Amino acid sequence: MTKPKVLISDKMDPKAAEIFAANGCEVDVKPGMTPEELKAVIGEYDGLAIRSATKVTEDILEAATNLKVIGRAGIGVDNVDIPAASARGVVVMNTPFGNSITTAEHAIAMLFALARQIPMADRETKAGEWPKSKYMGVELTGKTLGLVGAGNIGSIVAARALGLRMKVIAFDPYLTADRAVEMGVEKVDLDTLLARADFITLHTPLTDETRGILSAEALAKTKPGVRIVNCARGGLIDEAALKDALDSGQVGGAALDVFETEPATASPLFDAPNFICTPHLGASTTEAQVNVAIQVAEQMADYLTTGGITNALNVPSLSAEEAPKLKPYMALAEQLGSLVGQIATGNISSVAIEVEGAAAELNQKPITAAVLAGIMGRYSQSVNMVNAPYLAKERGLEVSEIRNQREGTYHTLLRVTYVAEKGKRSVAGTLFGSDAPRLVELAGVNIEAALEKEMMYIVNEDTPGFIGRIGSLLGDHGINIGNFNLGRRAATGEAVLLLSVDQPIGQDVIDAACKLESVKRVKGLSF
Ligand SMILES: NC(=O)c1ccc[n+]([C@@H]2O[C@H](COP(=O)([O-])OP(=O)(O)OC[C@H]3O[C@@H](n4cnc5c(N)ncnc54)[C@H](O)[C@@H]3O)[C@@H](O)[C@H]2O)c1
Ligand SMILES: O=C(O)CC[C@@H](O)C(=O)O
Repeated sequence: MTKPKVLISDKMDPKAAEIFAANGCEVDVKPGMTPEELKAVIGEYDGLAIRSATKVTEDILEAATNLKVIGRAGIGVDNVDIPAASARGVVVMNTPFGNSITTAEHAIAMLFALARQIPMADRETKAGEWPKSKYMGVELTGKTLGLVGAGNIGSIVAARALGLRMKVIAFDPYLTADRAVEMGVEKVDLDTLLARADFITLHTPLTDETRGILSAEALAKTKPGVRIVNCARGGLIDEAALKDALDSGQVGGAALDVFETEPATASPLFDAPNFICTPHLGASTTEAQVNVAIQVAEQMADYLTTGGITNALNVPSLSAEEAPKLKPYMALAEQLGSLVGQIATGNISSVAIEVEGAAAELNQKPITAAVLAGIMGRYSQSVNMVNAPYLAKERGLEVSEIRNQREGTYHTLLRVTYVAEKGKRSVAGTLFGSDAPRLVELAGVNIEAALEKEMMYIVNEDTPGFIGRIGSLLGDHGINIGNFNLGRRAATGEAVLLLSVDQPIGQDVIDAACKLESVKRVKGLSF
């Protein structure tokens, strides 16, 4: 088996390359490529491991014909076009906790640096100015810290600030009252935070809701002389408005690790009073970089070699414990989806995915994604679990999930009910011996069949001698039958025949079979 190939395109701790190699991947380390250079080589790779420098644009993804996974050694994925990756079936993962402590510590360092103007005093002292009377600081003790965003990093900053005897208030619409109590912070609205905070630190992702959360209007509502720290994302603060507020003294100091445009090699803020900055160093400690490098390499290698999915942002995650249990169900789900995609006539408008018995104990999201991958295969060759839900949505397919704990005839069952041109139909399958997928229901008829590579599907009126006639027809066309599976609604009623055959069924065979007496429908199927 050829080894999956991974490219590390940003500066990353060497542990990442070691882990890829130890886990069965071939790895190239090429930091600092231009977008053109990356585009020229990306087609060779199954995995791309990045930090923040590599921009994974739609243009790069178009050239990434083999790419299966992008791994971000860090948290923010704003340098990856996730919708474009999803549409191409590429999993995007990050490492959500590996650099949280380090980044929180950077925010605390910025708070102290602002409170005591350490960078300015350092610079002038080294210039021989001895500015002892110029710099008068403030204590953090007893001051109010306003956190905007109280997730992983915000909550660590809160704990450290409480240790410094600050009072902590937080604005985060998704923070529950219980969690606020647990963190020891007071949950407030944004205007209250702006009015009360002596220091503000930002810890949210950059989204449509948070972009410019500290706008000119918001800055005007702050306590005069407030000091602001942003170690989250550039774009959360309106930089032009911040410059004005620093110049006017409305904001008493600001420390930015992140900028609207990076690298920020020039900015009007550089000349503003009490402004300090670092070049996106929030995650830059040895400990954090080792953590994220190890984690991203383990996650990506796991996905490329076993299909295990952890910390993915565009596909349901599968834990190491769940992955082996779900694997046979996903195979069954994809087969049933593919069967639906092949036998449904016309557009499929809705699909209901039902798990029953033992299957109802499992995480249903990956099963649904696998059914959709099977169904959407009727429209495109390059469908997988990642892009199938997007394609389904794009085509207006209504998807619902049903979970049925009680066991029916089978101890575990997966049923896919769809509505297409001919109305509502369903197919169902189970697992034999815990991992062998078996079809047990087709178009409302009980049948028992393994879905094999090439098959022929026939719906006919059950009449004597029919099986002989179909056997002769296939024999005349030189087609060998592997397995023969028959189901019928009632004696002499409608019957369904599923034959596994040794070669694909051509149109000539389908046309000849359609001419046989009592045949209603014939299709060649491939799995
Ligand atoms: N400077 C760096 O090097 C560096 C390093 C790591 C992380 N980061 C950035 O720090 C930020 C926070 O990371 P995290 O791990 O704590 O993320 P997180 O997802 O754990 O927390 C984000 C918090 O923001 C809250 N939030 C979302 N929308 C909000 C809104 N409109 N108003 C207020 N709060 C809102 C969420 O509820 C959540 O609690 C991210 O932007 C991340 O990219 C920067
Ligand atoms: O990789 C880095 O140095 C920055 C990481 C940081 O911005 C993140 O979002 O994790």
